[in-house]
Amino acid sequence: MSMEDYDFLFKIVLIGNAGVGKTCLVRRFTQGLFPPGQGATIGVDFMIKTVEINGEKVKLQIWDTAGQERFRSITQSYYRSANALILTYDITCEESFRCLPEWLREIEQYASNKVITVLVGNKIDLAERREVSQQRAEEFSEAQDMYYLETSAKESDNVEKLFLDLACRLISEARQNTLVNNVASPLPGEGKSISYLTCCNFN
Ligand SMILES: Nc1nc2c(ncn2[C@@H]2O[C@H](COP(=O)(O)OP(=O)(O)OP(=O)(O)O)[C@@H](O)[C@H]2O)c(=O)[nH]1
Repeated sequence: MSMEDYDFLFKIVLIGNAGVGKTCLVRRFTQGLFPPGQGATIGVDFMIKTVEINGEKVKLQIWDTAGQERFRSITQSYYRSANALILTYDITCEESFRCLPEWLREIEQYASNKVITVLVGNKIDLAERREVSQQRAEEFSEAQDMYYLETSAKESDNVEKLFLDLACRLISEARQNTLVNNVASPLPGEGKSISYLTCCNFN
């Protein structure tokens, strides 16, 4: 695929506490696998995946940031040009949920005010260890005007839905011309193309 061979290019950045499963979500979506013994992300990593939505090629540049505090100054610099942020916590880890207001302050400070933020509660395959109820998370996301979705990178639950619904949402925002106008230039490393025909199903 040549560099121009897409209709939309969006930059999506995953943020959230260390160990909540950001890398696993990205790997599941871009490579279809759940990596065993995933080490902590150092700084920032990225992958590209091109998807087809209603006949249009959408290139998603997905940036996976380190959750550890010591990388915060590096990861913050990636917020500004993000079209969307996936703020992730772990439903089995109360602490990762309690840190969300802190992450929202980071977003307010460093991201564009046009950014679309999705709240993701990951690891729903560990239902017996759940510490944060769905209702509590929904109330929080509603109050903050964010979409909310629960996922399992391990079982592949809602992972495609997360990225594809987000892509649909970004297309519709782009059409209304309300997007940040500084999507990063294309980078090598295409993922596989997949088709997705239904759209925008967050609610
Ligand atoms: N059961 C279960 N475990 C998961 C899931 N997603 C991630 N994990 C596990 O959680 C641990 C952390 O996953 P990572 O993807 O490395 O977490 P991260 O948020 O990228 O962590 P940092 O890179 O340190 O910010 C790993 O042991 C994963 O195997 C999931 O959906 N279910």
